[in-house]
Amino acid sequence: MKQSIVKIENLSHRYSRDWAIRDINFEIDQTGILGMLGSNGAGKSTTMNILCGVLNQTEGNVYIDGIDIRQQPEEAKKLLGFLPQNAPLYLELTVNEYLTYCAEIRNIDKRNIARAVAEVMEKCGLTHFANRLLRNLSGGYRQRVGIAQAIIHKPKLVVLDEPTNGLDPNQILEVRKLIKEIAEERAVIFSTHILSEVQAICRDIRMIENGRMVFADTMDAFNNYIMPDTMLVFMDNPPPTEELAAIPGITGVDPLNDRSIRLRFNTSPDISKLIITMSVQKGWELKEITLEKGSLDEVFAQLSNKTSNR
Ligand SMILES: Nc1ncnc2c1ncn2[C@@H]1O[C@H](COP(=O)(O)OP(=O)(O)OP(=O)(O)O)[C@@H](O)[C@H]1O
Repeated sequence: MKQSIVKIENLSHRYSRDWAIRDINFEIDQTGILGMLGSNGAGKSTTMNILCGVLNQTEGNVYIDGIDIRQQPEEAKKLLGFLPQNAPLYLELTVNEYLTYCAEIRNIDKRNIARAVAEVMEKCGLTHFANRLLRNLSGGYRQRVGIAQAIIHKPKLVVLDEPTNGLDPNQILEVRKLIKEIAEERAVIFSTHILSEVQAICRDIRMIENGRMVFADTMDAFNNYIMPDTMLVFMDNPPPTEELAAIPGITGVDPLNDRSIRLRFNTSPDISKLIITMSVQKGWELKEITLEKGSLDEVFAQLSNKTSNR
């Protein structure tokens, strides 16, 4: 089996008195996108900054492709590219000048710099803007430049902290497409507090809350986890509660008022189709049916409880 590109063991950090992260463990495959999800202040940036060698951890170990980042920071950093939350762009430089500068500080051989810059501009769709000042680029293109600087030295691991923050919907789609392409040949860690971002492009998910890892699995497993298990129905002529409770798969019936009822179920959400059919057959006059997916806050709360109960 190939060695993991990232291995984090019992990672904990405190800035002063309180722990910002506590006992984080995970490993990452050599390619693909891992989503790091957590609400504001959960501990994502702390974890990323330690992972990228910007911050020294209080406890625990981080290995990049088997290299301990604390023991051999220079070697480990050669293998990774980082786009921090606020990318350090020099707005008075052109795209070409800025990426050339980034190539130099990444110690790319002088003879290869022009080619590396041309290649990365091509990959990130920046060639047309080579001579444009960064200050005159849109937010989406600035973000592309931020991503370009993170991959110019062809690292095995790219860490992107909230890369789609502040972009409009079209720009978000374009940046997502670029990230997917980048992840075909390397590992990408994508940090965000927006669940739908992770659902859109990540194969695996790690969820941090209050400094602790509360979920670590595939995106498919996560989607199953947050599958809805209640629906809200609105009927002009609802049947007696017992009749609804007798439907196979319905595990609870909570009338909210004369016409609104919350139904709990333990089968697939497709049970809503059965309710619609029955309503037509039996004249319940169903007007509205809504599956109630847990909000991210609820999912966090549920997962946190699960973890602390373990
Ligand atoms: N330099 C610092 N000094 C003291 N405490 C800090 C510092 N940076 C972060 N913290 C605290 O550590 C905890 C984790 O913060 P962190 O920035 O890692 O979270 P985050 O998940 O990245 O949130 P956000 O998305 O808002 O950046 C928070 O309680 C935060 O207040």
